[in-house]
Amino acid sequence: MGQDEDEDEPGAAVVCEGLEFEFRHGKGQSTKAVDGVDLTVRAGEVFGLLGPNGAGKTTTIRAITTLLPVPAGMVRVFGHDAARHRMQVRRLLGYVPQQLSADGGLTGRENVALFARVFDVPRAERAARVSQAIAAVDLTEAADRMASSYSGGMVRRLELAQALVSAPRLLVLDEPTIGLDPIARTSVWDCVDAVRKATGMTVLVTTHYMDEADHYCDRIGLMDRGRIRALGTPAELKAQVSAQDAALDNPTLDDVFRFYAGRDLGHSEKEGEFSDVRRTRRTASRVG
Ligand SMILES: Nc1ncnc2c1ncn2[C@@H]1O[C@H](COP(=O)(O)OP(=O)(O)OP(=O)(O)O)[C@@H](O)[C@H]1O
Repeated sequence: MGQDEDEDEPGAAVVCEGLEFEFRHGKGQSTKAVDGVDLTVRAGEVFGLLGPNGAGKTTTIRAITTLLPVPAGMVRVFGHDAARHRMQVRRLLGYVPQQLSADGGLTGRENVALFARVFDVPRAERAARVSQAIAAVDLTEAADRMASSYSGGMVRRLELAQALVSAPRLLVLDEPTIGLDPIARTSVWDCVDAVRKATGMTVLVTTHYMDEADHYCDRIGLMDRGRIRALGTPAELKAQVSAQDAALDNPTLDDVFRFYAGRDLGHSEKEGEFSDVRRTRRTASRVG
């Protein structure tokens, strides 16, 4: 299982090989959330992981960010095995989870400074790096206000600044625009895009918004029931689908999604309803 670390595709930011993860619920019950994912995210690209609720996207991301224990050989980040070199991997990445990661009782600047300390940004550089990260997400004017006064879009940009302050080579975003209005969604993506262009950072993102995936992702992996079902650029995926189904002339990414996942996005399976409720609550707590 697994290649040697120096055998990865040159320029690979993330390599998953036969990635599996099973949650055990006790009483002999378990859920195989990820069931053999093979995936390469190339350095410098924006890679979108799409799929219906419960497909295994967050579990895959948590394995890549070393938050779930997986055996050696299954995940490498810039050549470092996530199981054997956890701290090296952590130093290379910035992660914005689905859950709220900013503290409403601190100012925006204090929140980012906290992350700078946790991620060992050298003390002498800290203040400048915090200000840079805040400027990159267009929060300079609001930086000294309590985060509890921020709108949902501002909180999301603050969380981006927290992840960017350590100058990550890989930025991992789990549904970064969920629950935001269209203008706030665009401003989150604009910030990511600007930093990426300036630094060459790689972005791995999950989203349920097909228009965003189509517009911002260089390549997409479509996940369903723990596996990657299709992989390619948005144009390649659309072309594959129209070649396989003559009725789908000029398909959208939504059509691609339905073709591979076999059901509508976000309105499927029993997990769908619970996830939707959870998300709505998270969003409400952000803006509340
Ligand atoms: N902590 C956990 N304990 C038990 N089962 C879990 C846990 N987290 C996820 N699962 C299960 O693993 C499967 C994959 O979940 P995961 O959150 O990775 O999917 P997802 O594609 O990110 O879904 P969503 O789009 O709803 O966020 C689901 O069946 C889910 O119920």
